Amino acid sequence: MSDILNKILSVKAQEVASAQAAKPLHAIKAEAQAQTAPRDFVAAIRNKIQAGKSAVITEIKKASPSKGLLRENFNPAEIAQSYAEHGAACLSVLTDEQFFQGNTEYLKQARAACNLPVLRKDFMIDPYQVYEARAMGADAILIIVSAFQTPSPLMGEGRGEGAATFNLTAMQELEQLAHKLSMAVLVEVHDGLELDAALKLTTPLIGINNRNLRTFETHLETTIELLSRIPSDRIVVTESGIHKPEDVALMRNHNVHSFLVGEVFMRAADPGQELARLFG
Ligand SMILES: O=P(O)(O)OC[C@@H](O)[C@@H](O)c1c[nH]c2ccccc12
Repeated sequence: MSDILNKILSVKAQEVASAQAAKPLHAIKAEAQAQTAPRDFVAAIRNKIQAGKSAVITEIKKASPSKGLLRENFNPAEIAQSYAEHGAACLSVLTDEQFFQGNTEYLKQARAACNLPVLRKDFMIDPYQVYEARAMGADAILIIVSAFQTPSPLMGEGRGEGAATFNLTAMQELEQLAHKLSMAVLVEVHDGLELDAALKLTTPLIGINNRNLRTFETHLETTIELLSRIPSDRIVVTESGIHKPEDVALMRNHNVHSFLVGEVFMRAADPGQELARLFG
């Protein structure tokens, strides 16, 4: 139970409880419904791909549990503008405070500074957070399948083939609510069992995280290995560990044209210029 993801999830459950105590569900619902219509996250990705380009979801992330502080001079509005100028398809903004030094305000600032659709990057476990996402202006949410693993009574901590099951009903509830609020859903997987569960959702956006959220080890082969199992009507988004033009070429040679990239951009003096350099 001591892996990083489990730690994050237990803190998250407490955060949701206290957020809901401070602002009840009916109040956050009203805020979500008062927002103007979301920007079309899926269309932004499709348009880039149809134009023969890479569709890059550029991330705004101040720190991470594995790497610590990534960027000293952290100005979300400036970063968002720079990404938009240099051809990003969408933004991803971390809102988790405890582990990623994210903030709701960062998402609002970034979104106000450009016209790109914005993903709320957080650990979604409860419908309350979906309303919260829309209330802060988000256009898309992330559903991380491994966060919905139900512990098998037959297994210890590890996970062998066939051992894991996932709370599909809970994932579907979040997806349906996001869609009801006109937001897109990026569903994230790291292995074949998670992929089987993800494919039971209806969203076209399948993220393959090259990083294991339990150990934080990152291997680009994770994407390549799962590709053949994904039907052609879904859009594969390769996530994490993309650092070099060769990494981009590897993915594009395997017909993967959508990317979620954070760290290399955060470490660059000008994140947008780094985007142009990496994908140019
Ligand atoms: O910084 P990187 O290695 O380019 O990765 C970006 C993104 O994929 C990563 O931040 C991420 C992917 N899935 C997540 C889930 C939670 C938090 C973070 C993530």
